[in-house]
Amino acid sequence: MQDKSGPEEFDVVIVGRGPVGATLANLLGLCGLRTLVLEREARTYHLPRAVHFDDECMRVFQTIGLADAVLPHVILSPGMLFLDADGKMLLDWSRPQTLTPMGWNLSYRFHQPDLEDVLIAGLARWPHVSLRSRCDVFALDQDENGVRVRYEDLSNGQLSEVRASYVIGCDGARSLVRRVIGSGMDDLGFHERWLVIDVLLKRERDDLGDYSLQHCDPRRPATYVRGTGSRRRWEITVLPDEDSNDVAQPTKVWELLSRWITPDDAELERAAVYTFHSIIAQQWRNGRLLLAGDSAHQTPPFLGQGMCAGIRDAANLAWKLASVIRGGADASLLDTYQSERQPHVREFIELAIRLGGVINTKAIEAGLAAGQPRENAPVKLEVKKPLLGPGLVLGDLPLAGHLAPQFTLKDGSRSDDRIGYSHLLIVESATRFAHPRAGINILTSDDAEGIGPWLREHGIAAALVRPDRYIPGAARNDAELDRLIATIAPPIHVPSAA
Ligand SMILES: O=C(O)/C=C/c1cccc(O)c1
Repeated sequence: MQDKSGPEEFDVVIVGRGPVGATLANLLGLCGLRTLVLEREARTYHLPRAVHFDDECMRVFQTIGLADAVLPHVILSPGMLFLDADGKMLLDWSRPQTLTPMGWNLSYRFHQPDLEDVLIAGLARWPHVSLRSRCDVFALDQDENGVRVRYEDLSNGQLSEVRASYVIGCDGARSLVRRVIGSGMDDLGFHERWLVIDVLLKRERDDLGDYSLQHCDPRRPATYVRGTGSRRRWEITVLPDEDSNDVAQPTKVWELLSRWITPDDAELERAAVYTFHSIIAQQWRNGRLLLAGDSAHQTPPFLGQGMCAGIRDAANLAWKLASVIRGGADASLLDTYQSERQPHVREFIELAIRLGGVINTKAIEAGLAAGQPRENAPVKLEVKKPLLGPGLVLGDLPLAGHLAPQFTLKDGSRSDDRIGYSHLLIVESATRFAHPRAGINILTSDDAEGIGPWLREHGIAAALVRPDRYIPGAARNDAELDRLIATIAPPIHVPSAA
């Protein structure tokens, strides 16, 4: 709608209301930014897509006050096993069933429409955040003051425009925003067709198990993932001479599934061929336009990290947008978004490609280089989270680019809930390290029993934690602490959503 006073104005327009766009909108809502989400589709896409997220994502959902609403829709994942064509275990990627330092479990399975519904319902808490569905953005024109966003309301064909200080493209693999930015793509070399089959069990099949399975059979590599409720997924390689339409026909699908399941046990919910890509946009920002999620990067699914990367983008970007739009930080702060996130996501994609090599078995030796195979024993796989790339991180300081742990405070609450989406200084004692640049939340060893031991374990006197829970660096002395504090002008203060 446009009245005589000109187009409506927003701090941020988000194009796309998938899990990344909706998470970003919740974070911006928390930061108090006037945010409009424009989504082409009428409602949540009802079929499964992403099925796995990790502890770091759950921590972001905690930050936006939605972890309790998400929890009923997830199951814990015990991990993934890689089996050769004879069923012998090659790689064991079990996940501990205890809480990680993030304060959550390492690995969750979910049904994407359930998560999207929770995230979208969460937007109603922010009066300054609006969602407009069936609105198809067709033009973005930026000038020095903002971006003119034009869109068509597909329900009635009306054309509208709004203005925004920034536009974020969470608009997926075929992103319009990426096209307007004019970004090329870095190709990491993996492009394979896989048939993705989702079934709904008609009766219990406990024998299928809770582990995800990678069937490393060179004749026809396949993945099995246990979903929530009665949902089960298989992903099966499409052979070079096969036609994508033919392999997705029910008769062929049941033939391919026959070694695991038959129509007596389950009904097909969806079978479609997807080409899994490994690509990263070269340019994530052009002035007031930025990319997040699949518009910026796409990964083969073997690590279950595709959506996680997008949620990390949102957590990295939202506080920087708030700092620039509300806190008076220079817009160049937004350049640290790509420089920090791109190497991080690249490392995950490269590992996913190496695992794809294991699944294809052709490159099994290379894949097993992830660990030392012992005679007749599976290799234990442990996936370490990459570090943030260069940006605000002071690489010469301890813990730079690592995630900070979440502490249980002496009153039983959790540190993220106390701190909100804000900067935090963790110190042994507030008196020694109370910093003249006041306004930063401080936690000391008086607040949580874990803090003193954690500082001593890392040989540090203080650690700075950003709103996205990453540590730009830790300090061994006052001079290092001064350097750290200087990186965060102005600190952002966003209370807890919990
Ligand atoms: O880690 C898990 O439990 C599942 C990961 C996953 C999900 C979807 C497709 C895959 O190849 C792996």
